[in-house]
Amino acid sequence: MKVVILDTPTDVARYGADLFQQQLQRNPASVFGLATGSTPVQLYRELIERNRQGLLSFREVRTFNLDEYMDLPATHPQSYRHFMNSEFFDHIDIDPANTRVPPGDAADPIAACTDYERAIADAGGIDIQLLGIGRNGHIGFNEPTSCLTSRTRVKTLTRETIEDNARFFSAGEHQPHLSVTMGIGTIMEARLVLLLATGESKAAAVKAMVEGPVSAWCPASALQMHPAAVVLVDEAAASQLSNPGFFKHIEAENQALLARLGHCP
Ligand SMILES: N[C@@H]1[C@@H](O)[C@H](O)[C@@H](COP(=O)(O)O)O[C@@H]1O
Repeated sequence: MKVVILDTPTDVARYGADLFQQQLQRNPASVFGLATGSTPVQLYRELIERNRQGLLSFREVRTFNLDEYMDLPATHPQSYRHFMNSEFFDHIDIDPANTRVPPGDAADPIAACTDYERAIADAGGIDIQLLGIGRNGHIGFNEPTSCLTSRTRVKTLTRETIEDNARFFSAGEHQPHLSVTMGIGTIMEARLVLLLATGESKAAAVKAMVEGPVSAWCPASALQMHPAAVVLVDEAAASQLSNPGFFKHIEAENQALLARLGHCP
């Protein structure tokens, strides 16, 4: 996996936006897998600004989101559909009909998971799958002990996740205990996986993902087996890596080679 250590979360967002922009230059009708959470927000804002400046367009793009809560209406402020609309889709030139989230509100979510997988395949697969990472190494809602070849399915949220989320729901309000998430096998089929991690709270998960054994105990470690996994971290999220200088040296050499060959950085 390619680990790029950058100074700040803003540098992480800009580097990630460059990868999306380069992909759109190769194929304006690209298919993107998108993520929620706080980490990707700065990247979305960078892409919104570049779209506003006319540097890129999402007019022909199709998107599939990584995960969604079950039993939350799409209009609920805590639903990932609401998050994506308010943080990204409402601010770019994408056709809302081309944006999909996992079927958390389906009458039969189990059957709808198969449809979701088929829709991704029918779109030709995912060009860039954007990920965040949980403090325990989860990706999407694939929590520790998730099968490393799993597909889109219904998953139970951990007690920690439910407790972490409680602050977003009022007393007595239904709080989801289940989710629908792309599986790790689904994620691994993307042509490029782009994982962002920033802040000290992710340092242990980043270390386990990059240096630890490939293990269901750290679902993100599966990315060690992906041929095109790019991990963008700031100094804080990289702070527990054994040899950060090694990754910085590789990135400098890589950038110099691309510049010499006249390729996209
Ligand atoms: N289901 C989401 C994940 O997709 C996300 O990556 C993770 C980290 O979120 P944050 O980036 O806010 O730390 O939170 C949730 O569990």
